[in-house]
Amino acid sequence: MEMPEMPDMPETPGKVDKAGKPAKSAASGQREKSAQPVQDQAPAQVETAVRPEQPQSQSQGQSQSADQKFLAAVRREIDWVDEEILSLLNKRARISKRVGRLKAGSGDPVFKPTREKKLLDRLTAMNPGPLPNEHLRAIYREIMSSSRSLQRPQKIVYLGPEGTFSHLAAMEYLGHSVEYLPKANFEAVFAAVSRGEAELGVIPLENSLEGSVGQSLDLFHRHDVFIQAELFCRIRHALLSKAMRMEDVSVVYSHPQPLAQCAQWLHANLPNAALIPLESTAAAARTVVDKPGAAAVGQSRLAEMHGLSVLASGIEDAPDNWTRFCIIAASRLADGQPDKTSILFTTPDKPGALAAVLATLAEAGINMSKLESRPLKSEKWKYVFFADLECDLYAEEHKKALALLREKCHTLRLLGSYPSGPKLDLNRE
Ligand SMILES: C=C(O[C@@H]1C=C(C(=O)O)C=C[C@H]1O)C(=O)O
Repeated sequence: MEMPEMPDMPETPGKVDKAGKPAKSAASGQREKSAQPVQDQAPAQVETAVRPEQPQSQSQGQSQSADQKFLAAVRREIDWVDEEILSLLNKRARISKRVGRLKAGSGDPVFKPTREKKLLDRLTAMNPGPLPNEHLRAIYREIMSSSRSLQRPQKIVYLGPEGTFSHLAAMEYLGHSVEYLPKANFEAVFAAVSRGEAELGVIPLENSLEGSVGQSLDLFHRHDVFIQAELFCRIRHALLSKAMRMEDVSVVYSHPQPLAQCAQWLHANLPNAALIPLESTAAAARTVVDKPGAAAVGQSRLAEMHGLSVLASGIEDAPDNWTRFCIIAASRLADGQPDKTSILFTTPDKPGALAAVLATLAEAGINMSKLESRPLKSEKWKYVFFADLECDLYAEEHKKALALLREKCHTLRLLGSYPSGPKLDLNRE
């Protein structure tokens, strides 16, 4: 077994001056051998460079060339900053690989969503701007994506084909440096994760307008997988087609959920079009590629992927339309301080059985943010409950409550604790 290396001492936070530049360049001393520096030293007057005043007597040509010189100086400044960033990114990557070797030695998983959330919260809290926090988070999601895959190549499964909301949500949250594998249905996503074919899977759990995705909840009952993270995505729909005008559209394809979410708009704008359900929005986009009189309802990025035009966008009937996705894995997250736990339970068949479970939670001061009953497929008119609790039910402080819950429930399965998820907008270009 490889001995874990200790982190280098110099890889500690460097001092920065008021302008945010390293007091003693952290980057210049540690440049990657392959990187060709544009300049070794910061250009004079970096960031504080002031545009020179143009004397009244200068001709237009002269002032243009002064502008050009100034622009060139500002660009040199950007080049220098990029070199610093490159060097620091590589420094971070080296440290992360070291973390990866330590994890491999201890069998620790690579993905640590509580650590990632803490890191993003810490950086956004100390961000002086003008970089907006939303940009900072997006940049860091990609940095962490690269970091995870440097530690160990990661496979993520989702309901395909490419371009489904699950795929876009996964890329938004887990970044572009991991490998994504499409699966034909939710069952295959769960199976790939529980068999260890993929490290993580992404599945939709519920929509703010249409409610729970029953199939996803049911699959938790049949597969031994755990929720490690969640995310909320704003869902907007567009009408995509090879046709250039709405008048030429006589049939609309999509998944039943988007067709339902856009029903009023479709009725008002395409009253005579036939609405045809397909297995996904991405499959609908693929279908209309060689059907000039057809359109698909889906995310506008599907237009670029399939060479379609966007005939209309924002066509969902209620604009505040969100879907909650979760990241599933074969083991539970045992790290940090997750703030939510999902459970599946059945109750004994007697009066007050469900009330006793709820009372146990209430007495332990645990807030329940969701409770849903699903038919227990093995026995008709029997139900299994899916609940979200706002606590880490595995924590020592809830040991007594957990023991009591086990007593009150007929069966109880903990589906994992995880950090409460971010709200992401899939429509960022
Ligand atoms: C670096 C680590 O591994 C992963 C990558 C992270 C990062 O790049 O900051 C953070 C958490 C993990 O998902 C870690 O566990 O600290």
